[in-house]
Amino acid sequence: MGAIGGNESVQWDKVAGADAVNGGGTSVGRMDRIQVLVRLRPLSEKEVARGEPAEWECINDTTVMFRSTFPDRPTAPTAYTFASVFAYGQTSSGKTYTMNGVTEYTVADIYDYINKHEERAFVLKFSAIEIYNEAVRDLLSAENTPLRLWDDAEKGTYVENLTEVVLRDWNHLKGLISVCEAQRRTGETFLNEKSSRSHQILRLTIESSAREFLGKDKSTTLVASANFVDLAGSERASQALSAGTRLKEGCHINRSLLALGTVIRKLSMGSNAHIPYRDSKLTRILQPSLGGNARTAIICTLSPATSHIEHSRNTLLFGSCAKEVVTNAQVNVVMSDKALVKHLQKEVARLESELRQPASNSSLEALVKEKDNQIRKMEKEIKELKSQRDLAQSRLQNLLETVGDQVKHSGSGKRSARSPPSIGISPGISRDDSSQISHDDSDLFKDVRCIGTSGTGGNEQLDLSAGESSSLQGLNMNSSLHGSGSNASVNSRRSRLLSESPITLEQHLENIKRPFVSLGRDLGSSTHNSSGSRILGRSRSCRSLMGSTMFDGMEMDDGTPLHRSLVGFPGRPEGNHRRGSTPNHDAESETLSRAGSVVSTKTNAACDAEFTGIGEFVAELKEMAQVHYQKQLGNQITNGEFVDIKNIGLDPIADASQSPSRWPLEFEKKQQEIIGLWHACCISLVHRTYFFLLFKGEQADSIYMEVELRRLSFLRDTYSRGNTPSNAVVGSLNSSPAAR
Ligand SMILES: Nc1ncnc2c1ncn2[C@@H]1O[C@H](COP(=O)(O)OP(=O)(O)OP(=O)(O)O)[C@@H](O)[C@H]1O
Repeated sequence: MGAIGGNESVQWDKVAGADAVNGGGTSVGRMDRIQVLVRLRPLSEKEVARGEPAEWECINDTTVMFRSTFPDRPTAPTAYTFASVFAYGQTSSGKTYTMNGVTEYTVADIYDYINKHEERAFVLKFSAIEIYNEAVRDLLSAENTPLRLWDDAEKGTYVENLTEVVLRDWNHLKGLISVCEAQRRTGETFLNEKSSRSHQILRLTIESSAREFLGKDKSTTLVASANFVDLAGSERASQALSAGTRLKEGCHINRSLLALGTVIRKLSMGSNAHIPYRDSKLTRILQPSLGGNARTAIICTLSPATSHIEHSRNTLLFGSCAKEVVTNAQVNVVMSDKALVKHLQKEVARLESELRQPASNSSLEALVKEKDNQIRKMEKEIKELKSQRDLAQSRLQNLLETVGDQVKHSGSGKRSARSPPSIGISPGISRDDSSQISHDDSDLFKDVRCIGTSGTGGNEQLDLSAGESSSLQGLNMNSSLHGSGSNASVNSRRSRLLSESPITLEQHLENIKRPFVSLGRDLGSSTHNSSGSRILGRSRSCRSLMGSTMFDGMEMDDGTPLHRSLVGFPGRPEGNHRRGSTPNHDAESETLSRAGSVVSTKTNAACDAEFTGIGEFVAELKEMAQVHYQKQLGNQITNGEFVDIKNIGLDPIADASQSPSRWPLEFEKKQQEIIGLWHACCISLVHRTYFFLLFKGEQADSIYMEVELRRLSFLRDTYSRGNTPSNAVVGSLNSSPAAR
């Protein structure tokens, strides 16, 4: 029997008349087992005539007892308990007899209910089919054409073009049932004079609506169907003595009943295994009644006769199995279009209101916020990484270009009067050095000289300018002096750089960047006192990386690299080293004062930014030199192959502040003591950052050249980023091979 239920079950239960179609007020939308009922008919006249005893007896409302008259036959089980209704049976067991009565009583009850509930409007529709030899036929139609079955997502399996008659009254239904009886295929068999040769399904569809809402927006209709199924009975050909058409009919009947039995058995096991509904038309049509939206009762009919013991036993086993099958009856609601629209609008409003309530969705919102923050953070990181990657690639490209230029220069055979950089060479850098450079380069040195000659420390300025030129020319000199060997070395380095992944370089830069950023902050906080005057060297980190207070007074240090030959330079006029600085503050720029004072004026922020850049550069150089050097000498290298000037126990800068003319000598002496045969080169960066690279043998030359290339690349980057380096730096940029 069909039933009704669903999400609105509670609501619909309250609607007057809903229980009428629910089967008398039973709960809906719940799991139900198939109800099983046993009907034991009395012995027929034929059976009595044959002298057959009654083997079965109903001993109470729920138990059928087997009283075997054959002591040698197995007796177990002898009792079957049913709490429920059972409907199934062999041929001639009384199914049709039973179903006729059930149909009549059910319809009578329905009409009785309708009469008692005038507040609801009912519409009853009736249809009837038979399944004969696996063909579906409309019992209300005169045509004998088999009907097709279709599957629909909402309706389930349905019969195409099936006649459905709207009932006028009870008598109308009676007349239609009579038509069906007349149309149904029956035939005489040995066991039944009027044996049903087909499965018959009578369907009564009941629709009800509350009269007060009829034609209004709120109008809804409840729908239920009652299927009255009179199955053809299983039969043994030997017993039924069937042949020909009857035999064929019997085969189809047994096959479809077997399919039904299989479905029931699988459903009763409760597993999620495949249920073979499609094995027969009977199970396809009965699918909702067996395992879906339905409440089902099966009546098992038995003949008590001895000759049907096995059949009866099988019928009871079938019933035992069927009562384990669970169905889920729900209310079937058909809504008018208007009611449906209104219902959906209400649902939308409810959902919107839920979304607006912060309390109920607080955890969700928090989660969304957290995710948003994570996304923003990751986007920022990606942006930073991309920018670092671009910077690294740019530097790499610059370096490669510069190396290429350098190779070109070395290939041209241009020689410089400058000696290969080494500690022991004569430190004097004469004006002849500048004579070795090109015309373009001479423009650069005009700028540098302009700075140097305008102050009292002209010699020093000149020397340092020459140092700058030397360091620039050193690129060529190294190549020239090393000849093809140097070219090979440069090419080797270039190959190495080319093979180095930009990602690796990027990661490397990221790793070395962090500590310098923090140092830069330290610097920012320590470079200004309360009066705004600059105080350099307060922070140890500043001192070690940015130079010391001594360089505050070195007018030529900004952007003017100290050539390592300066290590051996006998000294500079003392007054030039420790001249009181006269800051010429400008928030945005930095200038070199012709008056001989270092004018390095920046806002803290600007200083920080540039310092960070320098810090990166220094760290990069250190790393590069160290890696390179280790590659060259492998395990022979211990600590100290690359040392900060502080790390060798000498602070020539600080010493120079005491006695500037002494510090290179002191350094050399110290270097001899500590380093022994190691060579060293002194690298000057913009803004008083000095450190020393100590190398051994010929490697010192090539590494020094590479370091210089890096330095020039750095300066150019600084310039291109819009920072304003010193004039000397600008000059060096304009004249550097890379810039050209
Ligand atoms: N409860 C009963 N009391 C008296 N007679 C009954 C009862 N049930 C069935 N009979 C009789 O038994 C005979 C067979 O009944 P029925 O035709 O309903 O069997 P069936 O199971 O439908 O058989 P089939 O499967 O061959 O159609 C009929 O003559 C019927 O009148």
